[in-house]
Amino acid sequence: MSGVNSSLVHFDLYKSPEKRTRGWYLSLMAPNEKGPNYAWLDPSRLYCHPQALQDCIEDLLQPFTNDQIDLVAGIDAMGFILGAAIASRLGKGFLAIRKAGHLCVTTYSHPYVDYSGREKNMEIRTDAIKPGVRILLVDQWIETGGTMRAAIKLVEDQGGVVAGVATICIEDSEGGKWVRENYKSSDCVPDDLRSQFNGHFLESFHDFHK
Ligand SMILES: O=P(O)(O)OC[C@H]1O[C@H](OP(=O)(O)OP(=O)(O)O)[C@H](O)[C@@H]1O
Ligand SMILES: Nc1ncnc2[nH]cnc12
Repeated sequence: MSGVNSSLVHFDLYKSPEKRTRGWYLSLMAPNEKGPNYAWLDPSRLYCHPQALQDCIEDLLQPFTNDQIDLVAGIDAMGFILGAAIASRLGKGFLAIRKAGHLCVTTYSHPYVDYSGREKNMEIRTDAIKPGVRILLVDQWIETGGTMRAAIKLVEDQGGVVAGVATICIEDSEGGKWVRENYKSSDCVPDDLRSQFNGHFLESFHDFHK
């Protein structure tokens, strides 16, 4: 397979490779088969693999090993999965940052535009963040960065301190770079695969359905 370290190509949800190099589990992700109204791939398939989920969480947390984190916040909807898993792994609480219209309590909200180009609203309960609380913000992905930027705004406007940002991939978009430059961050993408992620096509897709 061209351009891919073959040790990274692994599609089987019921086996682990002998050698688990950083990001090995990224080839478990399924390509988009439904077109441009959907995100360009489906990271959630990797959560089905027990070792992949563990390794992904450890990779995301590695840069924060010595950092104080008081609370983990995850972004609706897929950010809840990694966020809650990370909160549990750290022994911390979990705060849900929700797409507007679901929380039946007093909320603070902020508008944003994501990769779909549609205007959306995100909201947060107002009774969870004490000023100065250090929050690790977790989501599944940063593409344009519109979603993460709105979440950061919500947390900071409530007096929280963003201790870090963790997502499977932070693309090298303007918004992704803004997050990297302004906050401590982590993702799971090894350097040699980064251009494939930025180009929205993984070499592993060629063999995904074989
Ligand atoms: O960087 P951006 O361009 O803002 O896009 C990133 C967001 O888009 C995806 O969520 P999405 O709302 O598609 O779906 P979900 O409800 O399944 O998490 C992803 O999980 C991020 O939350
Ligand atoms: N979950 C996701 N996977 C891939 N690309 C994305 N862009 C925004 N969300 C995404």
